[in-house]
Amino acid sequence: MERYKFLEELGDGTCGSVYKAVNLETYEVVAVKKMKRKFYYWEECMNLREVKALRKLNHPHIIKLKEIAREHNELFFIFECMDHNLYQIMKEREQRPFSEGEIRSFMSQMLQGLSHMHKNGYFHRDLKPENLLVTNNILKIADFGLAREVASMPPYTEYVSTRWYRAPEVLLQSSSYTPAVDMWAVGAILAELFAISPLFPGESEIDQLYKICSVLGKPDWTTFPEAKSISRIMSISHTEFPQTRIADLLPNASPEAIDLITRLCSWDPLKRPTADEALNHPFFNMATQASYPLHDLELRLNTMGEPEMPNLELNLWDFNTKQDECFLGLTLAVKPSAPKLEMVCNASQDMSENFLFCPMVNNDREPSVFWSLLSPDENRVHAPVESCPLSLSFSPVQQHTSVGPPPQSTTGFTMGSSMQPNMLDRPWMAVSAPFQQTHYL
Ligand SMILES: Nc1ncnc2c1ncn2[C@@H]1O[C@H](COP(=O)(O)OP(=O)(O)OP(=O)(O)O)[C@@H](O)[C@H]1O
Repeated sequence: MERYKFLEELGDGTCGSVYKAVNLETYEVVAVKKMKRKFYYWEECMNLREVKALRKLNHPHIIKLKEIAREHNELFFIFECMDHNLYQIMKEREQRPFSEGEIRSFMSQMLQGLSHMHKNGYFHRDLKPENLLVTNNILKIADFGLAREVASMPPYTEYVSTRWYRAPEVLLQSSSYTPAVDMWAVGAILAELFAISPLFPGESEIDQLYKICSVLGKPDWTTFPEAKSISRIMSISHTEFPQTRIADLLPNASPEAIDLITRLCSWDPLKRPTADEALNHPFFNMATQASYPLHDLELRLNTMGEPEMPNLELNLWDFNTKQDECFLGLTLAVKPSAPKLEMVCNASQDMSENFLFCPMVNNDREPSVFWSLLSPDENRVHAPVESCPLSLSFSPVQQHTSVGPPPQSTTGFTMGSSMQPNMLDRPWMAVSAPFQQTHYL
């Protein structure tokens, strides 16, 4: 570990303390999780759930474990370093709630990571905002300390996941449960992003069940044939609950969002959508149906740059996971001075592009330009397209002084190292995508 210089503590959890550190050979900044218990043998380390799961799971929305080191019977995990966790971001946003577009982006990323995890035979069991790490709006699932293999045999021993996100079957001590416990947590986190406060903030396990009943009503107890905590069932069965609907708790959420939360937070684990089903819920297609103010979009214009050499920040993300609708949306904010909405189509030999110029609708800010990119291979993207940061460099525009996209020859993309392999593998071209334009308008 002498290769690493520890800088500051990033977090202190049950199993380990996490520090920001720099690799003195490569100058790479990493997060080092120093486990609290001692490890006397390598076999013990390699058998840890966190290690087993993370070695198998390689996905842009799952935190990357770079290295494991054991020194003086102490175990260190070296992870890619992220800037914040979602809990910290929510705390900062108490006065300025997230837009539905921002929530959709976080949720879509979380569900993509979760879908990969579940398909690879793991479930997380401790999803909570603190375990969702975020850098530049890119979200990654972390803390696989409680991850379990789906194929592992029940009965599962009781485990201590964070109470507020704990599924009812776990609270009722069911001896077998499934990846649906993660989907419950997804529902609770989705609601929390709207309210900036937890949906079910139980103060004890029984209070947790009371809090759930006061929103969902009492369950059909036959849903939990394996529940061992009969005393909890009895206690709840004999209590009357004034009911508050989810829609009343989240007045700023769309009907689609409320519907998704309601499905995810179903008493019956079998009724909860899977991660893939959730990604196909209308909540994630709303961009095609509704008009949104531009502040809903993932636009960033760094005005710190020189006027003629603007710094641009670019966001790529997918809008749908259905193969035939999947494409990348590339949003680019520049500062043309178009006074009002105007569309310019620019076609070249191998590339056709639609550029859309939109003035900011709600304020006097400068208009922006949007590109839509689509995979050239028959409009199909085979691997899931992931959100990924790109860096973009722009040369000064020669012939476009007032409005219009910079000419091809003057635009240069620098794909960052975090670019996904599926994107690097093939060329990209911009094509007309009416779907996306509807979104922006
Ligand atoms: N790769 C990382 N980059 C930046 N911060 C991180 C990273 N990994 C963890 N952290 C920070 O450290 C905190 C604790 O990390 P982690 O959840 O892995 O520890 P833990 O001991 O397993 O926690 P828990 O008590 O939730 O089980 C996280 O909430 C996060 O704020």
